[in-house]
Amino acid sequence: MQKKEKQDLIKQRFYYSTDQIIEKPFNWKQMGRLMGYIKPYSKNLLPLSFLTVILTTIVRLIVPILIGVYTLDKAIVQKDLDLLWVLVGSIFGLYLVSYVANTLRIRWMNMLGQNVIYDLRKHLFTHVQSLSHRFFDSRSAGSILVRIMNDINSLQELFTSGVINLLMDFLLLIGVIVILFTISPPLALAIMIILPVMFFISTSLRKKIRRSWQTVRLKQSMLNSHLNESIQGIRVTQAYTQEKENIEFFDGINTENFSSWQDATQKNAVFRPFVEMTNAIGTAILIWFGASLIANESITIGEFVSFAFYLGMFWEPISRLGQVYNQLLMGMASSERIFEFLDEKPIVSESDDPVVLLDMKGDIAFDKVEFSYDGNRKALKGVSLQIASGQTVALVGHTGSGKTTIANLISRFYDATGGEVKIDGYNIRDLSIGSLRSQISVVLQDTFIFSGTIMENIRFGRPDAADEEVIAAAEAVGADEFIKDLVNGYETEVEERGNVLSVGERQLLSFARAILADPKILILDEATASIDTESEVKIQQALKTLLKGRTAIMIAHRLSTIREADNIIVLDHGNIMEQGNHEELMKQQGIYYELVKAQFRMLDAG
Ligand SMILES: Nc1ncnc2c1ncn2[C@@H]1O[C@H](COP(=O)(O)OP(=O)(O)OP(=O)(O)O)[C@@H](O)[C@H]1O
Repeated sequence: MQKKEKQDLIKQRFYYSTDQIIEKPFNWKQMGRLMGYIKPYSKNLLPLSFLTVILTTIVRLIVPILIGVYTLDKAIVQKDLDLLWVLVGSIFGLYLVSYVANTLRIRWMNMLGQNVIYDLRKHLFTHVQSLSHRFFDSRSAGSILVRIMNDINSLQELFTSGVINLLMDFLLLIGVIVILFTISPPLALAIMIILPVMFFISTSLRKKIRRSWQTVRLKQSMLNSHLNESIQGIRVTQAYTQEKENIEFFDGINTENFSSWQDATQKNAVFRPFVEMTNAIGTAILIWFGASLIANESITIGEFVSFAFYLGMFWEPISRLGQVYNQLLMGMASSERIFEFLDEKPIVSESDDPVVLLDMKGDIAFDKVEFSYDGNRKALKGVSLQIASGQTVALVGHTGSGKTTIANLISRFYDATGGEVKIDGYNIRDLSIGSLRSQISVVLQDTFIFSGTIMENIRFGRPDAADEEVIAAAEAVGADEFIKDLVNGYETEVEERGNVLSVGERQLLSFARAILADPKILILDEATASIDTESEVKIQQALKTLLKGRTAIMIAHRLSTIREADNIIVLDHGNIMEQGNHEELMKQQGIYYELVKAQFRMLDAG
């Protein structure tokens, strides 16, 4: 295979969707909303920063006049030593004020920016936590991470320097222009000839530079995505000996990243000399035209010197304004993405006057419940069922028949699209979500382990539980044995994806977590699927303890684990087909009977 074809094939395999839109046109409404985050600081940091900005600008505008017009023309030419000393003292004093104001300006501006970023990130994270499952169904963890980190970071510069520098540059520019025209209108007009050149630099060249930096960002985010996936999937990569392809692809984006950096830095390098060149042209005009003005006594030497100082200050804000403009456009794109998340409403929302069920009994009823994830395909088609408090009910059926969906509706991770789900006789929508979920525990097949110790992981659902209670919970489900064998026992550090624990051990840990939380309703979704037959005896024992005194819903493909259930509900394509206990369903010789027979045949063949 040709090298290029191979590269194309590899590229097709690794596809990363990145947020391609990096800049957006300026939008006042969005800017206003963004500025709303500055509001809490409008009584302290904001006015203080403004004050220092105004102070430093005023000092910068006064000093050249003192040096040129007063020191040169008055004190030196007229040999007025007293005035000279006053001037030296004043200039020194002004510089001192400027030094202090500048130090404070940088400190306060940074504090303001950091505070705004802190608030924005906190707001976004808090909001994302409240969003419903549907939001997470349609987005990768990576893309959410990018918004909370990268997009907010890209606003950081805008807030820490951009917005306030904008004011400073604006003030400076207006001040300088007014002074230049006051000192000598013809000289000021002559200098303004360079403005179009300057304008060209700040728009066209800056645009090119901005585009190159955007490419750099894009390449970097691809590199990040690939790195993330490579490390997470390293075991599969090695198992399928795909390391070479992986390295080749990495090499490809790494090279692209390198070239984009090179391109951006080269373009950036052109910018400065360009500014300096226009500066030089400006100075040439100043000397040539200024000298003739001095000769015909239109201006004094002091005025000429002051003019030269102000001219130096003229280019600086112009070139920086272009930079702030770039920051603004990038900030628009980032803030649009941030606001898109913030505007996302939790689909499952608290009722206006929620009923707080403090002591739930655990009666569950479904009345002609319909549900669709995508508004199109129905996952449940009019399901009606009753589960009495303390009963153990098993949900059985082929893959995709709707078992997990029933569990999702009981926890109110989604709302039914038709019919009613009731807990203890209340419509689930009228209950406070907090009181509902705090009395339901869900144990999944893939137990999520948070980074921390085993002790902390078991304690997750009840952070105030004492160590003894945690240990008692672990003992009750038979997890104690393996935990004690670990190097640091209950204090062993574990991490998601870190493989300190086997799948079965993780499962036992999640049982301990559930029993400690002491829920009224327990949902076990394929919780025993990854446990070997030998451990299953132990797990059955653990389950007995776990299920005592609670309403339990067990979802299991392995039918041996649910024989003892009070009621077995057989689902197919979102409909209830059969229900009854094991003996009753076996007698019926329907779907359940066929499923049991099929599993026996598999076991025999195995
Ligand atoms: N988040 C989702 N978004 C869209 N469709 C979904 C989602 N989750 C499940 N579905 C669809 O809803 C239907 C029922 O899924 P459900 O997870 O309830 O099945 P299940 O019986 O639990 O299957 P399994 O035994 O494989 O876990 C399936 O057709 C599935 O493709």
